[in-house]
Amino acid sequence: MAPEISREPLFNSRDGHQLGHISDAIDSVNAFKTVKFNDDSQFDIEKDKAQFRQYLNASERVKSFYREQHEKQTVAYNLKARINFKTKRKAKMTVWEAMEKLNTLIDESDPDTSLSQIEHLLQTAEAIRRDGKPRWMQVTGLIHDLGKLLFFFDAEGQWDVVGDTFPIGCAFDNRIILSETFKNNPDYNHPVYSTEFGIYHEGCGLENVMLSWGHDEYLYHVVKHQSKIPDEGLAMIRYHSFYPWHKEGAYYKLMNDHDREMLKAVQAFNPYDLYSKSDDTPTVEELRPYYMELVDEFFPEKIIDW
Ligand SMILES: O[C@H]1[C@H](O)[C@@H](O)[C@H](O)[C@@H](O)[C@H]1O
Ligand SMILES: [Fe+2]
Ligand SMILES: [Fe+2]
Repeated sequence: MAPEISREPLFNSRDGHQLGHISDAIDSVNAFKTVKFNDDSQFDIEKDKAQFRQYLNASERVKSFYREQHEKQTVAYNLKARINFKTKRKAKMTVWEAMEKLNTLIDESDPDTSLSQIEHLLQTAEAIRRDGKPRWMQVTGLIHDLGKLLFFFDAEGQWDVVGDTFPIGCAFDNRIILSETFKNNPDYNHPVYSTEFGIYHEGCGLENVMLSWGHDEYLYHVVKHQSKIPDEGLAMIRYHSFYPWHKEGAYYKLMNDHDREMLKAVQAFNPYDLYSKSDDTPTVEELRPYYMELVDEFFPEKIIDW
């Protein structure tokens, strides 16, 4: 059984575009699948939503990924990664070149797709576009995982690139997937980092919280000053892997008013990212012209500093 989805009031983005209910987004992704599979065999039914993100019976590859990530994401590592990011130039290339470069990465944390990254990006963007959502949201869908490029720069493995994110410097919430694997994290028993607010305080705002280092945070910093993507899109990028927050309702006490607004945007984005994974494999060459133009609209500089 799929979880109940709350019907929150309609949400308008800053430029007045309606993002709609989360449940509308899910319905629309599913409606498409039903039509698509209509003349296929009766066995080819859409993948049930409840079958996504099943970590307890995930493969050993996925489980050992999280074991390693939960042991190694510490305050000390986070600070080091942020300093590294600020002080090192990595590459200069266009968004499309970045998508092609990323294509060889197989994400070890993901139990739900075996498609390439470029295909996942196009599936996400296409689901958003099919739903008549604004162009800034389409471009956000297209690039949201491009931060995985980190893997080719100075990552220590996949554990500091992919997977869900969570705050560092305060107690690990048990709504984080496979949370029992935090026991081996050096911060787990730290006198400050193991407390509810840790190095933060109630209502401090998520922008002051160090989320585990990975593709979300990295891409957010890359596109913040180099694109015309609005705040809602930037939040979708920065927090899309923060499932304990946007899906499970953890860490709400750290939010400020701005975060409460952004939460709606992130939740509106999530179904397109997650459930489009069972859509048809997109044909990259056919879609390329449309998305190249879209990228140009939001990245006037064309060549991006990564
Ligand atoms: O395995 C996935 C994948 O790495 C996604 O890109 C990330 O956003 C998700 O949070 C994670 O669960
Ligand atoms: Fe992601
Ligand atoms: Fe994604």
